[in-house]
Amino acid sequence: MIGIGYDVHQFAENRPLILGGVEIPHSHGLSGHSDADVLCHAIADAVLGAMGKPDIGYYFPPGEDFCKDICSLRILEKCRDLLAEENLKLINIDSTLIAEAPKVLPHREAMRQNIGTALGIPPERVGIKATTNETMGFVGRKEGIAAMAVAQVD
Ligand SMILES: Nc1ccn([C@@H]2O[C@H](COP(=O)(O)O)[C@@H](O)[C@H]2O)c(=O)n1
Ligand SMILES: C[C@@]1(CO)OP(=O)(O)OP(=O)(O)OC[C@H]1O
Repeated sequence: MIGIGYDVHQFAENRPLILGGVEIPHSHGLSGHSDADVLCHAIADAVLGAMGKPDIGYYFPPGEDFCKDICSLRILEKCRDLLAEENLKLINIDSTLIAEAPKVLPHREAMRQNIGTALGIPPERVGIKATTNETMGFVGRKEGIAAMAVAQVD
């Protein structure tokens, strides 16, 4: 079974930029009720989708106190628990970050490590790619970052 996930968060001042559980030095972070880790959110929805489960907001409702500033790696750990409950195996995930800035590829290995550990799969099975939006649209105007992901579950 496969699943797809997509998420977007807006840039904000005075917020850390957390992607794949890695704090990346940048002038702006992302706004959100959680730590706004757009990559982990897209991956969580892909894994949940592959399991035929409801989306991230079902398990981590926006606005709930327990979700305030939550580290989104905890969300991936919840996905790992759900996989175990259903006796399902996560084969791999692949993802793309769409961001005009900053460059994220220098942080790829650290992100793969964090995400793999949280999901219980080797980092080699965590695909992370990045692209700019060639200055077009909200990403191109540096208003935010988008992420998309797919997951395969057996
Ligand atoms: N936020 C980003 C965007 C891109 N990269 C890397 O740069 C390459 C070229 O991106 P283009 O959008 O100009 O094609 C891309 O393949 C990534 O390796 C990045 O690290 N961070
Ligand atoms: C995890 C949650 C919890 O509020 O994070 P948010 O920062 O609100 O991010 P979003 O991707 O808009 O929705 C997912 C939410 O469930």
